[in-house]
Amino acid sequence: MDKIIGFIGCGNMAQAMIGGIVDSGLISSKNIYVSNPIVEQLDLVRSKYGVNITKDNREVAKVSDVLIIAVKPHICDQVIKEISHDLKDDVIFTSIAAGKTIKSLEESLGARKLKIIRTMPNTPVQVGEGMSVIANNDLVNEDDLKTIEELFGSFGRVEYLEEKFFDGATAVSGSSPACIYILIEALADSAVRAGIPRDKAYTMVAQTVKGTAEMVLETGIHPGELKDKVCSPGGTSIEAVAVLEKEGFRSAVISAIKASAQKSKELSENNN
Ligand SMILES: NC(=O)C1=CN([C@@H]2O[C@H](COP(=O)(O)OP(=O)(O)OC[C@H]3O[C@@H](n4cnc5c(N)ncnc54)[C@H](OP(=O)(O)O)[C@@H]3O)[C@@H](O)[C@H]2O)C=CC1
Ligand SMILES: O=C(O)[C@@H]1CCC=N1
Repeated sequence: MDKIIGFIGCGNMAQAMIGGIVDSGLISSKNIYVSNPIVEQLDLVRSKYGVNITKDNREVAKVSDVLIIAVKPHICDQVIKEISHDLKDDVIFTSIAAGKTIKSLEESLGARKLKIIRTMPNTPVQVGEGMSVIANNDLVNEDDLKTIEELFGSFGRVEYLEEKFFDGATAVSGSSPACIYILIEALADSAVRAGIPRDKAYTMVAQTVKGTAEMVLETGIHPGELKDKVCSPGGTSIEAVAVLEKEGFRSAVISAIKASAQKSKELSENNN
């Protein structure tokens, strides 16, 4: 792709996205620009991926065809005001900030009427297996959507979703990797308890989680039916299922995601 991609903020999520984009080969690292106040993070992405770095957000804003705001939600407004006059007229202005609505981004941009993409990716973008949900304002055209789809598609799957669903999407695909890692840790601890060496435990568990997810994506079979196929009558799996149901596993997951979506809603109310 022959576009300049800029990142404002070089934290966990920007680093994951830069890694995903560069590894995919879609964009040359010399076409990626990143700004951040702390130079250590910048040095890290330059040495790892060969991207252009600067402490000056405005420098990134001036050159970017797609500008990605990757700072914490409460900092967005001040950063947008700082760079708004430097942005190109036809920039695709993209935010990954949780809870930051398109309307509030438009307000922060003031007189600048720009194409806006609101997206919620997740950290697995770093290994090309991300999930990004996307919404846009009316100024975004078909070609822009193709650009965004290609960019975000370079490191995982892309789904367009009406913006009213973003609190749920933020919880389900943005935040839920944290829950899956806890599940992986718990399964690995159980393997260690059963005497399996820890390094082998992580491999066994992670591959099992990956394969299980692939089964859902590739077969399209309902997860309940796939679960039934694992549980031999009177066998080992149904014993595990019975304990999870008794301990309220489903209910705990549903409550966790509800709390996460609620927090996204609160961020919207406080930062917009
Ligand atoms: N982590 C995740 O899984 C996901 C995060 N997001 C969203 O991505 C955004 C970033 O999150 P995350 O990467 O986790 O957070 P981080 O804190 O890791 O990254 C934010 C980065 O922004 C930098 N920063 C702070 N102030 C400025 C400024 N004025 N100008 C430029 N850069 C600045 C920070 O530097 P310093 O450390 O020096 O303050 C830091 O490097 C958030 O809005 C979050 O909602 C979205 C999807 C998933
Ligand atoms: O925890 C957070 O707020 C960010 C947004 C989604 C994932 N991480």
